[in-house]
Amino acid sequence: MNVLELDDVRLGVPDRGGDRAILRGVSLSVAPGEAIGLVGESGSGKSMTLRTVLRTEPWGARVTGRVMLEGEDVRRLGAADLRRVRADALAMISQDPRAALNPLLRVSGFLVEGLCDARGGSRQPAVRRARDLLSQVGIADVDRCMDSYPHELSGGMLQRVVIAAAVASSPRLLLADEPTTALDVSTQSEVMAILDDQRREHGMAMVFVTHDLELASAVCDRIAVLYAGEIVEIATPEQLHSSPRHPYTRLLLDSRPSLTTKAPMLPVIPGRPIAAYEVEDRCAFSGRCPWAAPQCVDGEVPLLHAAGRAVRCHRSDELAGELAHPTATEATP
Ligand SMILES: Nc1ncnc2c1ncn2[C@@H]1O[C@H](COP(=O)(O)OP(=O)(O)OP(=O)(O)O)[C@@H](O)[C@H]1O
Repeated sequence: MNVLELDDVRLGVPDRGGDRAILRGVSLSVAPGEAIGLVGESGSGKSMTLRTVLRTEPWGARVTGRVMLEGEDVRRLGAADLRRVRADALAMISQDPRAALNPLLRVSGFLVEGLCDARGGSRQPAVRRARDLLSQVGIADVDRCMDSYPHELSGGMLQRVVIAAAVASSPRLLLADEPTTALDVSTQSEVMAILDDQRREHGMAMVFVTHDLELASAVCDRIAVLYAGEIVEIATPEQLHSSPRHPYTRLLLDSRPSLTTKAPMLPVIPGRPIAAYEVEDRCAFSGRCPWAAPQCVDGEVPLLHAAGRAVRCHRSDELAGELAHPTATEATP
């Protein structure tokens, strides 16, 4: 059984008497222990997808579709069951570790309180377990860390504490929303390595939100590309890099700066990203797509999701067959 299955998840927020679309039918499955990367431009709906799993979407949002976590539809759970699922099956790591910790509690208080809440039992074993978790995430001076308040620790140390707290209850699914974005580059790679290590050691599945396609390729088994509130392509990193199916993915890959060749100008995808609510009857990417044709109607975009219930961009075969594809400048509509 999959740990997580999203089936045609749509989310709209109230706007002037109607609904403003944010997610337009997201379908995704995550197998036990599998890591899925969720990439896409700002505003494409990556975080909102995670929020439908946690049930922390904005107040008044209307969500349809199914969000199955270990066979239970989290959208239908009552308060007590939702608390149980959040404590037991799920963990979340966000961009800003400071937001996850109580500034008035020392690290020991934060971890021990969480462990006692989740597992019950007395304080002493929880303290031992907290110390153990901190050394597992590479904290050298465990005593000092346990005694510190959040403001006394660096962002990298704090993110390690958050990872320790996240794995403490051995959840089956980790939702990681840009967990290293707020850190400097060398700390980023240390924290990412620890997260990846811990995930593998505890056999957790992960949905990893990032803007960084290379990072997603390094740590994920599959990558889902989101555009305007919809997954346009899901593939393994190898497939994605060697034969991207969706024009957006292809242009995204073409836009990466090269470390070895100096380009006079960085390639860009022409036009601007559109929001989910702006999508009309045409394919959401057609306004920016150099291969767009009149028949690119909405609903015919490629969806290669695990369930196999898929259509794919009818342009993709032609795309794959093209010897030379337009550069970003040639592509300007
Ligand atoms: N509380 C809210 N109420 C209404 N709309 C919201 C709210 N939070 C986010 N949105 C809108 O939902 C859309 C998707 O937001 P989301 O945060 O999921 O994007 P994202 O892909 O995670 O972007 P980023 O990479 O910048 O974090 C955006 O258009 C955003 O403006």
